[in-house]
Amino acid sequence: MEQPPDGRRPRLISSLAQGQRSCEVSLDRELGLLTWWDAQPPRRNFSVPASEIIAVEETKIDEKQCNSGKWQKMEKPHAFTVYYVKRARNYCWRCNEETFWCIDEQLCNQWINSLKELLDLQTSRPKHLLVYINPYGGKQKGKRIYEQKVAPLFSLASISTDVIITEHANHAKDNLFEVNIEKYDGVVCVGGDGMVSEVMHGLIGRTQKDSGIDQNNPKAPLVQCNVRIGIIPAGSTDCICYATVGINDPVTSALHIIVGDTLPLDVSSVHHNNAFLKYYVSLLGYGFYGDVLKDSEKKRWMGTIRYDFSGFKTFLSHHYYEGTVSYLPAKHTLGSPRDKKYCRTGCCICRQSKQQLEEQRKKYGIGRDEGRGEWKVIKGKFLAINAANMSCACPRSPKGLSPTAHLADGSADLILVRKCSRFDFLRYLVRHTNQDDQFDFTFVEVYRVKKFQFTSKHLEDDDSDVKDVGKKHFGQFCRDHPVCCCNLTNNTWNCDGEMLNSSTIEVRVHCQLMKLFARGIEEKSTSNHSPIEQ
Ligand SMILES: Nc1ncnc2c1ncn2[C@@H]1O[C@H](COP(=O)(O)OP(=O)(O)OP(=O)(O)O)[C@@H](O)[C@H]1O
Ligand SMILES: CCCCCCCCCCCCC/C=C/[C@@H](O)[C@H](CO)NC(=O)CCCCC
Ligand SMILES: [Ca+2]
Repeated sequence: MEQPPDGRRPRLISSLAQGQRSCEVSLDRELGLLTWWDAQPPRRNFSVPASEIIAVEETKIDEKQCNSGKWQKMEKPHAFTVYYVKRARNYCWRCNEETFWCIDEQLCNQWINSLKELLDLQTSRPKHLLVYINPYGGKQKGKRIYEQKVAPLFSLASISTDVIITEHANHAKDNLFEVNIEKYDGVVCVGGDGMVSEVMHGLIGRTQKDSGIDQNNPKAPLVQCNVRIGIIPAGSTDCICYATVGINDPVTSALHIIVGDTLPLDVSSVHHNNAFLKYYVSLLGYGFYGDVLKDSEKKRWMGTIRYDFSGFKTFLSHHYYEGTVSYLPAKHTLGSPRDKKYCRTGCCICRQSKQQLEEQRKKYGIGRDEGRGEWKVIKGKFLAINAANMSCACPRSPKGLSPTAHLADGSADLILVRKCSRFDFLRYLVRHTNQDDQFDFTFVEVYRVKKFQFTSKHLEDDDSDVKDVGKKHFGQFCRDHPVCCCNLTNNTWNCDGEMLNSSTIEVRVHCQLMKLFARGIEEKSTSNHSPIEQ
């Protein structure tokens, strides 16, 4: 054992073997770094931080392994295996393993114990999880995905679980109001965005109820929910997972849960006439995305291609909607929707924006801080009104609806697509799938906002409450529209893939209201193949 002169914890260094190859292995307990390198050329050098070690286990060596090469002449070797995160392509993580052999049993135990001690220091890792599986989400493979890909990893990492297979919609949400949540270090949902939404409503709703906060009050200061949510993607879009991890891969998500990653996330609330409707974290869409959802819900039997079918049908229908959008610009954030500052792991725009909001809160007081600023009003005919709380990247659109939207900056990107020709709308949609700028059109506008409202033209005259809010902020508006030819039957918002049937709504972004077991999308340079070969 190497004893550092300055009183730091000693470094464990041993000559071990990896099968037939001799290697040097070092554990720097101060830095929390496991390193090994070949004793002979080519002397490759690998290192894994303790934060990315999944487990360490004693390994039984069978006769066949033992009777080969140099081990033949020696006493029965002892071995331990280290399981750790290996980064593959496209933000994908895998569980890799490396087995180290030694002739001395005591030395082998010393290594196992030292590594286990280091793992015990990883305090943000969950030990006990509550898991909800939607057996009908996506391609209906949730149960199989969990059993075959996730449960073995949780067991390897000594995570215990209580698993509930949902029996109906809202099962998970309702259950979260009843369970003893203190027992768990997090809640995992296996399914798509709809399942994430259910679990989020259960956890946020429960937190507000326990804190005596009335969710129906659109101005209520909501209490942050500290129970982390893990998402095992098994849905049709899996946008929330894809936009927070970089990929919709169950093993990658399971590993982020195991290592105890934490990602705060903005949540927006949707109200109508002082009644709470829903929360959302990815997309709130009216017009095109609302209509796609409404049509696709009738075609769930088609599976995941229902969205392609309904997308095509809705595109052909080319409906537009007339109304008034009013919004409060997000002045607290340093970013803007058309800069190239992408939200990445440890994002400084999210950190600074949150700080700004806290300072405003201290200066003006809770409740008085958020409504400050000048409301803007836009009237028009829109093919789509999209409010993206995050990029909304997903396999269908790898950069998303708003590529530089931030996950935790207390703002959403409000995208207005005005009435245009079918051809132009198609050009706009196609840009969601390639590298071209989808905001570079005369009929597309995008604003980073803290709050917004939408009033459908047909309801402005009748809907007194929202009209009053509007009058208070902007004076009388929208009395003189021309003859409207918009679609009267559809008034559906797509709220994280769930239908909301109220065209007139008020929306407010709550900065970092909830937390995920994720770390955001890593910068490309760090997403190389680990263990890091030096
Ligand atoms: N056992 C169940 N039976 C019927 N519906 C369920 C059940 N469990 C959950 N649900 C509901 O199914 C809906 C859709 O599920 P989910 O989001 O998992 O899949 P998806 O819609 O295919 O994927 P995505 O949301 O990613 O497009 C959710 O709104 C959820 O409330
Ligand atoms: C000819 C090429 C045209 C290509 C157009 C592709 C545009 C794809 C953009 C996809 C954006 C998804 C935004 C995320 C929304 C989720 O909250 C929601 C729930 O899972 N999914 C959908 O509504 C599913 C929405 C699916 C829409 C098709
Ligand atoms: Ca945001």
